Amino acid sequence: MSQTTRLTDGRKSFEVKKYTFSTEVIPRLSCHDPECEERIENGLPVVIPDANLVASARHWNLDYLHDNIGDGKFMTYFSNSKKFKYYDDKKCPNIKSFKKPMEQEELTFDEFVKKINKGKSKGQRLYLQQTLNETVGKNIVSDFLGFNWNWVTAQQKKNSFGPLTNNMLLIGQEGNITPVHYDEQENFFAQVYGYKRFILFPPEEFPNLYPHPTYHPCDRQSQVDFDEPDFEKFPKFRNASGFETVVGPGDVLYIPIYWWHQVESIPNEGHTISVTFWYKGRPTPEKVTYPLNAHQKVAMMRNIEKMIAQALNNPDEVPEFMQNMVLGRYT
Ligand SMILES: CC1(C)c2ccccc2-c2ccc(C[C@@H](CC(=O)O)C(=O)C(=O)O)cc21
Ligand SMILES: [Zn+2]
Repeated sequence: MSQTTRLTDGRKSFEVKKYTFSTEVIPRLSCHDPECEERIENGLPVVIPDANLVASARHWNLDYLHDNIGDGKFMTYFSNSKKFKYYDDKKCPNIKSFKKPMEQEELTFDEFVKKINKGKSKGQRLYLQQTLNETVGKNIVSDFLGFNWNWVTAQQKKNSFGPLTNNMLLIGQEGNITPVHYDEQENFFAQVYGYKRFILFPPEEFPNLYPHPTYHPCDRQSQVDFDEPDFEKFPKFRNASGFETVVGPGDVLYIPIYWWHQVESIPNEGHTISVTFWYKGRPTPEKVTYPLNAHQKVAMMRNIEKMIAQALNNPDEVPEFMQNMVLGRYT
């Protein structure tokens, strides 16, 4: 195995793969600690071990979910590698050469569990990712209603987050990796079962992480393969430096909007069950204050890229247009 490093979730310690970039540990603070509130207020990541956000789901495991989740369908992703690189179906026509990095299919929970066991033999990996909705069984509904809505809703109000958009149930196999990307929503990520390694980078690291163009199916994802970085194409990746942690059962990780994150279900630690709490970002302030912060600049770059692609009305013309505008003039 390539070089490894040790990480702890505060209770257990884990041998994990060492990447080329440096990281600091994400602070683990009690929800009663003023510094914890401050970090959320300031849009900084923090691991909260005692929010009890999903304590009512502490008994969830594959068997319990299998027996109680009902006979609805669950979106499941299939990958022939450990990576589950997200892509937006609607943007596939923009990049003719784009090959889908994974397949998707709606399965009943029973089919999902059966395929997990069979998938192991065929070397195929599965990742169940489904918005929790009213089709689930009554026991799951009561566990869901038992989430610590007082705490998370107080956080939403205190920090002027927008509305809750959805809660997603995630069930991944050990070793599954969601490659580094950012989301345009605030996220309280609740770990229910098993252990996940999170590597985070602040929005300031945008220049070092080379995201795909906004019209690319893998918009918001980095082009850099952490396992084999191409330093010729992405030289600034050498400067990347982030934060990391391991979350275990009961932990909540606050992932601030626009923060990059790579998520790994720790190898040989069994499957993982997580629930996400995504909120729209804070409303844009009436009065803009300067200097603009990093995520405002990311939002600006996204708008400019979208406008140019729309104005040219042809994604193939965007690279040349951008290069003509910048190379030799702003470099
Ligand atoms: C990889 C997968 C299943 C997927 C496939 C196709 C479309 C979307 C997604 C998607 C979205 C979010 C997650 C959860 C998490 C990463 C993790 O926990 O693995 C994360 O990134 C977050 O909570 O923001 C995982 C996925
Ligand atoms: Zn994400």
